[in-house]
Order: sequence, then C-alpha cells, then structure tokens
Amino acid sequence: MARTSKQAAQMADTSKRSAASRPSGLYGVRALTLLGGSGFRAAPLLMTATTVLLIVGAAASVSGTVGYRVVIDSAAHHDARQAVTGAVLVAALFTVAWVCGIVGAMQNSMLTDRVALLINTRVGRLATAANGLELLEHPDKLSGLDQVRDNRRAIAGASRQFLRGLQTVIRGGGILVLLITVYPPILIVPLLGVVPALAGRRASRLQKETDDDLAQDRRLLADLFRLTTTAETAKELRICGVTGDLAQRHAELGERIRTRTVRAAWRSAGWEAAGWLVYAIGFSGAIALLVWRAAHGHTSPGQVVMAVSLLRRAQSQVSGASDTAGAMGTAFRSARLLLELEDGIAAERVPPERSAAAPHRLDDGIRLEGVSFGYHGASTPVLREVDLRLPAGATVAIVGDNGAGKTTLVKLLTGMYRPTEGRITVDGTDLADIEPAAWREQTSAAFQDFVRYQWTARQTVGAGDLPRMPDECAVRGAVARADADDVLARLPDGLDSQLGRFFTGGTELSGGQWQRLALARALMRERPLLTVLDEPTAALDAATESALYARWGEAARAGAADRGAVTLLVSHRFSTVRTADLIVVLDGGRVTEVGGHEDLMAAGGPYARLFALQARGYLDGGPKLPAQPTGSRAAEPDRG
Ligand SMILES: Nc1ncnc2c1ncn2[C@@H]1O[C@H](COP(=O)(O)OP(=O)(O)OP(=O)(O)O)[C@@H](O)[C@H]1O
Repeated sequence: MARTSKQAAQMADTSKRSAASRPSGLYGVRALTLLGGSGFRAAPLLMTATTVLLIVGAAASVSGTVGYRVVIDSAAHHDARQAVTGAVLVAALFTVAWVCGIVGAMQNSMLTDRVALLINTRVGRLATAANGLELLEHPDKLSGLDQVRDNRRAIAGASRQFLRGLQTVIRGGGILVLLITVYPPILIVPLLGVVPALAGRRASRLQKETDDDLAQDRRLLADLFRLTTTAETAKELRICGVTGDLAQRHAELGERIRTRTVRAAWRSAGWEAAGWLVYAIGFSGAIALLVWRAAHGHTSPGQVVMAVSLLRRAQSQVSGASDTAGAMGTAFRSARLLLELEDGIAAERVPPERSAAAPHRLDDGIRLEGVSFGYHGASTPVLREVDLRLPAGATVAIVGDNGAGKTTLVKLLTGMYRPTEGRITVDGTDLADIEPAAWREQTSAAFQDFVRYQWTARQTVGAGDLPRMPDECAVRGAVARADADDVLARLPDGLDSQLGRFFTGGTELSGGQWQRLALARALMRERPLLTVLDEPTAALDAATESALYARWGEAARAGAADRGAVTLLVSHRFSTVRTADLIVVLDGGRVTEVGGHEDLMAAGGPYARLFALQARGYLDGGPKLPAQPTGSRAAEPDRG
C-alpha cells in the first residue's frame, strides 16, 4: 500500500519526537564532547603543542614567586650566593612563563580561528541541510538558529576557554600550596576573591538585562537611522514629508536609550566597587597580619613578599575562572542547541521509506489528492482539501486574492513543505517518496521576492544551474530566454560585470533589470519537468512582459511535446493568465474553479467577474480619481 504524505509526515514527526525525547543528559555529554574535542579535531598538533606550552607557562609563573622568597631571605641573611641563585631562578622561571604565555596566546588565537572555521562551516551546513523551509520559517526553530549563529564564536572559543581553565587550575593549585607553606589561615583571602567575581557577574547581568530590554529600542533606533540615511527610502520619506519627524523620533529614542544605559552603568559600577571593597579589606588585613608575624619572627620577609605576590595573583585567577565558567556556560548551551537542531534536521531528512527516482518525463502529470496544509502554529490551514491535476504538457495558471494560498501551493509542489494531509503524486509516484534534491533538479522557479545577488552577472545568472555556470553559451542562452540581452549589453564588462552597490565598481540595476536577471537564473535549467513562475514579471514593462510570455509559450510547448513538462504560472495579470491551458482559481485555500479561459468566462463565476473587472479597468480608463475641489484649478494646457 502506498504510503501517504500524511504517514510520511507522521514518521518524520515520530523521528523528531524521538530525537527530542532523548535524555537531556545525553545532549549534555555530547555538547561537552563537541566543545572539548573541537580543538583536537580542528588542529590536533596545534592543540597539543598549545596545551603543553600553557601548562609549562602556568607552572613556571607560579613557581617564579618562590624565587622572590629565596632572593629576599638570602639578602636578609647576607647570603650573596643564594641571592644570586634566587635571582637566576626568578629570571629563568619568569622568562619561561612569558615565552610560553606569548607563544601559547598566539597559538591559542590561531587555534580559535581554526575551530571557528570548523564551527562556522557546521552552522552554515545546518541552515542549508534542511530539505525545506521549515527551519527558516518556523519562529521557534528560527530563534534557535539565531542563537546558535550569534553564539558560534562562543562555541569556537571553547577550546581556548578549556585551556584557560586548565591554566587557572594549575596556577590556582600552585598558589594554594605555596600559601599553605606560609600561613594556612590566609587562604581565606583567595576565597574572598569570589566576592568581587560574583559582584562582577551581577554587574554584567545587570548590563545584559538592560541590553536585552533595550534590544528592541536599539533595533528601532538603527532602523530609524537607516530609514533617514539610505537612498532606497529617500523618495517615499520626502514625498510623505516625514523626514523631520523621523529625525526627531531618532533623537528622542537615542536620548532615552542613553539615559537608561548610563543608569545601568552606574548600578553595575556600584556592585563592582562593593565587591572590590570587601576583597580590599580582606587583602589589607592579610598583609597586616603577615607583617605583624614577620615582625614577631614567625614569618620570614621573603615569605611575606611571596605571599603578597601570590595573593594578588589569586584574585585574578578567581575572576578569570568566573569569566571562563560564564563563557563555557554560553558555549555549552549553544553547542547543545546546535546538536538538537542538527538532530531535528537529520530526523527530517530520513530517506523516504520507498525511495523512488525522480522521473525524467511526465505522461500523466502532477496530481494533488485531498491536500491540506497549515503553517506551524497557525490555527487554520492555508490550503484545504485541494484536489487538482496539472496535466502533463500543460501551462497552468493559478489566480486568487492576496493570501489565497498560491505561493504556499508552489512551496508544496517544489517540495519545500509536505502536505499536512493528502498527497502529491508525480506520474503516480508520491512526491514524499522522491528525494527532495532529486525532484528539485527537475524543477526551476522564479519568485516574486527574487534575490539580488551582489555577484558578477555570470554568477547571478549561472547560479540557476551551478554545474553549467562556466558554460558561456548556457548563461547567454538563459539571458536570451529571459529577454535580458539588453540588460547585459549595458553592463561595462558584460557577464563579468560586478552587480549591486556592495562592492566598489559594482553597477546598480533597476528593479525590472534585476528581475530579468533573476528570470534568466530560473531559466538556466534547460529541461525541467516543472517550471514555476510566481509573479515573475511584476517589475517588468508591458512590452517586455508580453515578449517574454510569447517566448515562454514556445518554450512551454516545446517542453510539453518533448517530455510532458508542466509550466505553473502564478499571476494577478489576467492578460497573461488567459493564455494558459488551464486556470485554477483559489479562494481561501480552496479550489473554487478549474478550466480553460473560454469555459470559465462562459460559466460566469468568480474568474469571469475578476477578468471583467480588470478588463473594464483598461477599457474605461480604470477607477475614477476624486473630483477636483471647487475653486481649485485643474492643470490644463497653457493656451497663452
Ligand atoms: N511562512 C509562513 N508562516 C506562516 N504563515 C504563512 C507563511 N507564509 C504564508 N503564510 C500565510 O499563508 C497564507 C497564504 O499565503 P500565500 O503566500 O500562499 O498567499 P498568496 O496567495 O501567494 O498571496 P499573494 O497574492 O499576496 O502573494 C497567508 O495568510 C499568509 O499569512
């Protein structure tokens, strides 16, 4: 029995659920393995060398303080030989510590770059690995992806943090051992170092809360600034006369943000100062105690100097450990999210149970059988119980009001989403059984919200069929099919011209010119089985549009005769729609009429009414403009 799309979707859901219901501890362990192992995976030798250097450097830097004690105590006892030995010890150990520290830091940053490359590639793959659009259009998943994208440097920096943590453990351990040899009760001072560290974290949290609160306002501020300073919006703003108002709003909002930021900065500074005050009292008390003990002969002067030096270092180790823990926490949460998203996508990509090859020709066509579809979180479906046949070799036009579900239907037909109910078949094979990438190789599409790639003209067009991008004839052929030769002719370096304003020397195009290159991109594939044109000519002039449709009609007929190719056209222009073999009227997600232009006109239903309305608009000169107010002079020719 053929598996329906609903069953396939249920299977995918089950896999997703099983991925989601994995014990969270497992994700924790996997996240730790990812973070701990990323340095070794990205650059094993570099990671090993850096680890060794940082361990040696940390041990040398703590041991160096013993040299202080030897030098000072020998000097106090007038033992020149031992003083020189101590000085050499200090010099040698600190030199080793500095060299290891400098080289280790350089290597550490090289290591972070290598890991960052690895993680960036992994995050990039995450976004592109998804078969459909759900990851990019589902609000929850999108925010998960945003978090991973924003925190990918934290994930990449985990090996650096791991090495910093290792350094802290070695230095901290050494400091504690040496302080015990001086006078164990002063160990209370390093413990007091936790107070400024905690106060510092509280201060950062306060800053972050304020930043989070102000995030929307800052976005609005940036948007207001962009609106008032870019060429794209300049025309509309000037015509509406709102430039002054926007500038005023920008100034007021900027002032409000500044006031809150300053207040938060003062509160944070207060916490930090209080934390340091506690530590300073403990630190000063410990020094006083050590000096008192030295004065009474319980502690040597060398031990006092060594202890003071160690106590100062102890505090920086505590606050360093707190920073490292914070950064590791962020990295851990992001790594976990990354793994969860990857698992979600892997579950979605479960290969179809009954794997079917994508056809290379159509004999019957594409059928929608009881197809319903709703976006995640929406209470009502966008498409309801759609039964439709797109016959092999036909040009099918879809019409309907805004929001009727036309683009959603296109998304289902191109495999971006699967129906929530019902199924789509291609010559009898369930589309859910065909590997999405294989089906997409048989389709080509031009959308109303086309992308303006800031690439060369060759890349912008050639991206429609990547393997044939270097083939000059293929690219020029697509440009010709999109009637974009004149766009190309005006470019300074032809196909090698840089497009857009992002890069120096780029040529900016008009909206219609961009759209024609986007069309050429969609027409790069020479033998698709399904060509989707979703409002592809909205920005084109009438002459170009009419020439294009004539040319596409020929191409569609050739494709129809050769391999039964289907052309699907979504348009609001009835002059175009009427030329289709089959017209489908969508209303509120349901198919309300299907037929040829003549039949639908004869039926006198919604299509006929909409067609007549649009035709009347052209014949009668369209809707009337409001009458001139009495007394005002209409513009009229100057009669001298
Ligand atoms: N990614 C999405 N997530 C949630 N709802 C969506 C999404 N895309 C579209 N919708 C909703 O689905 C409905 C149908 O949208 P669709 O884009 O399919 O309509 P359309 O007929 O192509 O409209 P138009 O003629 O304006 O392009 C709309 O109500 C829209 O708000």
